[in-house]
Amino acid sequence: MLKGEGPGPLPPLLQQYVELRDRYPDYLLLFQVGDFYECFGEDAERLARALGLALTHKTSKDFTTPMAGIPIRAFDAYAERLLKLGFRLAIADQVEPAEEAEGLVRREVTQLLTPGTLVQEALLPREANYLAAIATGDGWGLAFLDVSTGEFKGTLLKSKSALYDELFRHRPAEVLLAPELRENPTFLEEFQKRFPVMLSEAPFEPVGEGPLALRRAQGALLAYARYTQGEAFSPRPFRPYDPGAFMGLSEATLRALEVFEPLRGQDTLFAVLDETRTAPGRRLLQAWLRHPLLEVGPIEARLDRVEAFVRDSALREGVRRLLHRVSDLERLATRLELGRANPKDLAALRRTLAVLPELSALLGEGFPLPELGPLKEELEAALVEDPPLKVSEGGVIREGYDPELSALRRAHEEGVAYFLALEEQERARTGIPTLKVGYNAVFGYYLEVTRPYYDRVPPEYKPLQTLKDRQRYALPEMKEKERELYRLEALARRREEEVFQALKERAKREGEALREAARLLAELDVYAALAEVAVRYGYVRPRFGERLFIRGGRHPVVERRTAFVPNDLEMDHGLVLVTGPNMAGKSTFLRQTALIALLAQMGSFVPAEEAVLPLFDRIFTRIGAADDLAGGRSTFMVEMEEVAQVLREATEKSLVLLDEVGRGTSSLDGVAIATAVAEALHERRCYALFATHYFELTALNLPRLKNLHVAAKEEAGGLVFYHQVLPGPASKSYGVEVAQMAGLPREVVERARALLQGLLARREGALEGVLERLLALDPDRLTPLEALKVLHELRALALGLVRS
Ligand SMILES: Nc1ncnc2c1ncn2[C@@H]1O[C@H](COP(=O)(O)OP(=O)(O)OP(=O)(O)O)[C@@H](O)[C@H]1O
Repeated sequence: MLKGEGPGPLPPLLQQYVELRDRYPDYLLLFQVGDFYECFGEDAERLARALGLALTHKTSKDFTTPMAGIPIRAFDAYAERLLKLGFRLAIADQVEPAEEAEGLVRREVTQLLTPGTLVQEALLPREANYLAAIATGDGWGLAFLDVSTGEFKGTLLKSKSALYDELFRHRPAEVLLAPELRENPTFLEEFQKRFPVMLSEAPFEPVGEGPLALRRAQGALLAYARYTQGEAFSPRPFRPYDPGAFMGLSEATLRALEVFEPLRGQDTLFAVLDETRTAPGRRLLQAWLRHPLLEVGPIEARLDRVEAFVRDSALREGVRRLLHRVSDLERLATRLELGRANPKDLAALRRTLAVLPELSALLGEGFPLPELGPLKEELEAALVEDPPLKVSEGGVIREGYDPELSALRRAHEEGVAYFLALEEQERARTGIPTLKVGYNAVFGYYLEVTRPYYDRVPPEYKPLQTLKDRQRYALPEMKEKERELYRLEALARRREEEVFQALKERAKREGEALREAARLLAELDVYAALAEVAVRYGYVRPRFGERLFIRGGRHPVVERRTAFVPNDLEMDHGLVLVTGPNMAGKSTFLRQTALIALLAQMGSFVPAEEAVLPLFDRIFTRIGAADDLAGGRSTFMVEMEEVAQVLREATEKSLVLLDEVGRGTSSLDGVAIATAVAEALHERRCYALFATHYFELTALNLPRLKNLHVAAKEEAGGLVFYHQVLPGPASKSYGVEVAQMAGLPREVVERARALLQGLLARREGALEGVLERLLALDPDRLTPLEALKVLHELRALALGLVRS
């Protein structure tokens, strides 16, 4: 049914619309009518509301319905907005020229667009664009497909938290949930809070090999991709991967370290590193950041490449300049495989292939790129300099490339020449000096005579049209010539399409080599970018060893916006306690250590004067108040869950950052928890950095514990921060001073200072009481009963001490 009014049946155009629309119930059907994509009825109202468009009405003799549309030339911009707003789009195009149609123009759905299955360059983000599928069974099966590049991979995860971490690393644009998850309201609610992405449906029929949950996820991705891209769609071979083969980075860690997303609108690590010049390079850099390596061999191999570019500035600059001219071969290869490449794509391919030999010449034998010379030459011979977007516009194939096309074009030109000559010829023959040959869409070619010469019109002129002061005529042979011209035009267009099709096939045959070239170009781009960053900001090549040693380490992001004080850190398996006033730079120090480790293991130089690092299997972080208000857990609850995970899963090779654990509860519970956690971490023999305000911790007597503090000094004007990390614990917490600097009212600061002094005095008094009582004892003379009594007494004193 279509919303509308009127007694009559639906007019044929609307019937065709409803038929197509009903085939895609989850999609918004955009229906081509000439230069517009239109919606009718309820969908017109939705479209108008979503985009703020004017709603009009389509009215025929006895039926009227709401109508709204978008101009086709502005399609990309509108489509992007609609996809962001959560629409899936079905595009129904006119599939025959209106002139050739008998009756209603034929229309078909030529494209289905959803956020996770895009291949249209204009609509895609420059990042990888993943569609994900999740199924359960013998674990959590998680598979990813990037339709735009054909990348297809997946893994089986043991826990839901591992699933969330892996999803967060990839940030899919659209997710397919298996029925058992989709129909579980608790899961669904939790999932949508964490990942507010489009959820779509697909059959979860298992395909491929491996665990059932993973096969089902794979099957769903394939089914959905084939539904949206056509049955011919086939991705790259499925690649099972093991997240355990890479450094573990949880969602909390990626967030806390601001790798991809800033916490408070500042820059990210990725933004600092992204000196890539191509989209595939950018995607690869992201993939490396998401998946730092665990083995020294491959890491050193990457570092060697980066170093070569660091050492040779001319090479680096030359390569980066050439990369500017390279287009996104990876996505281009996919569009070729899907048969969706347009003339501009092939021109971009030609330009990119022309760069390859230049790059090879620069790089020498160390970095062999595929040749692809013959394809380049073919494209150069076949394509005009700047082809239009669509073959149907004509003028894509270079003159002289295809003899048949040339012959058709020649014949067409002759036909046109006949009409050009006709004017002269007929003027001479009839003696009408103002006679003209004209053309319009209704009558085609005509001869036009103005009123003063009507009497000279010869009898064989067939009248077509009478205007105020002129008449239009045709000669019988003109109609024949005209039909011939149309025929030649259609033939030439068809031939041009055939030639273009063959050219695409030719390019498609090189698919594998193109993908190989794409992969190498992306790597080259990343190496050159990392080298550029290293040179620009003064990074060094890291080395790997058991003991951690960083001299002059810096925070790569913070140093971009402030004059930064470099700091050293030396540690082994064990616990480093970092104390110091608020704002001194404890968090920054912790984070920079993790960022340096992450950079090193992805194969990058690091912001330091010297760095020797263990190979970490995982970075755990418990930093800052990452309140989970949406998830309904309190700050303290989130904190404790994260700490629990660290204690469960940290190994001797893990780097653990804990920032002020225990803060979210009463100070007594807080100290107790922090102490117990510190002891347990120490026991794990991981590499743990623990920033805290609890001085009690600095007195812990543990063999592998080391105290550091961030220096600050009280001066007349207030507290001065040096941001310098020094050995030993801090002497004082300066909480009240920082509060004062933050602008707390003077009377409140004074009151706090007085209270603090009182508390300290009481604490000292109580301590003295305990000591006195203890020293006065002679344990050898106490009866068991007396001893018990003294114990109770001491405990009461001690309780007073902790509570003060
Ligand atoms: N090494 C450094 N050189 C220069 N500025 C720094 C340095 N370290 C930190 N800062 C600056 O000092 C400010 C406070 O740093 P940070 O948040 O690390 O302090 P903190 O000790 O963890 O504070 P709190 O205990 O309140 O969380 C930051 O804004 C940062 O820009």
